[in-house]
Amino acid sequence: MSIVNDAIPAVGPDPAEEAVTALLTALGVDLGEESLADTPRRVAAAYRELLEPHEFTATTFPNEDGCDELVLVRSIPFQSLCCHHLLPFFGVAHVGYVPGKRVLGLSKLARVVQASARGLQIQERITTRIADWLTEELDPLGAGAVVEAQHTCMSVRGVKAVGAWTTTSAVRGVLREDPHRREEFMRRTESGGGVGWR
Ligand SMILES: Nc1nc2c(ncn2[C@@H]2O[C@H](COP(=O)(O)OP(=O)(O)OP(=O)(O)O)[C@@H](O)[C@H]2O)c(=O)[nH]1
Ligand SMILES: [Zn+2]
Repeated sequence: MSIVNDAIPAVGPDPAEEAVTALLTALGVDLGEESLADTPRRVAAAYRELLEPHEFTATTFPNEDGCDELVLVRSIPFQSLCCHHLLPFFGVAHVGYVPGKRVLGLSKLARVVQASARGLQIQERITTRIADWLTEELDPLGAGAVVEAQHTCMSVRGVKAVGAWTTTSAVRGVLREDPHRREEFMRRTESGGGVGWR
């Protein structure tokens, strides 16, 4: 008679944890040290957290007051992982739109930044995703994002350009087509080359 209960899945070793052990061992790290005993579990958990999707619902309201000026949230912090080195990059996003028929709950401008930054990324894709999401969800007159980031793959290794900031932008609708609106958006999102924590 079998004593195995088929309804309860066997809990085996975590493949991600095993892979971290294999990677560190291949790199010559001695995991026998007491302080490293739990490191594979922590590393696997940290990457799971960074790769987990950020789900949210886009709460919108009718634009009852007929607002047709730029709505902008500045300095939204984000963290991401570069798809080339799996090293973090982080910074701030400035996100805005010119409402059409509906306005968006303000916190959702920060949530779309979090959602767009998750996964293995390049900065340009995060920026484009934010502008495209706003355009698709809201059908606004215009939408745009400016992202400023520091890439640790450029600072702690390789070229070691400590303190270098990368700025990317994506604009849609009137923020792209109307030179005055575009200029206003760029001016209001400008932070002077990465001193942008304001
Ligand atoms: N366009 C873009 N490039 C990125 C981003 N993050 C990292 N990179 C770059 O991706 C490139 C990968 O190039 P490779 O030459 O294959 O990598 P590597 O040999 O490690 O290059 P170095 O970093 O120059 O040592 C590097 O130039 C990185 O700086 C990003 O968000 N956008
Ligand atoms: Zn990188």
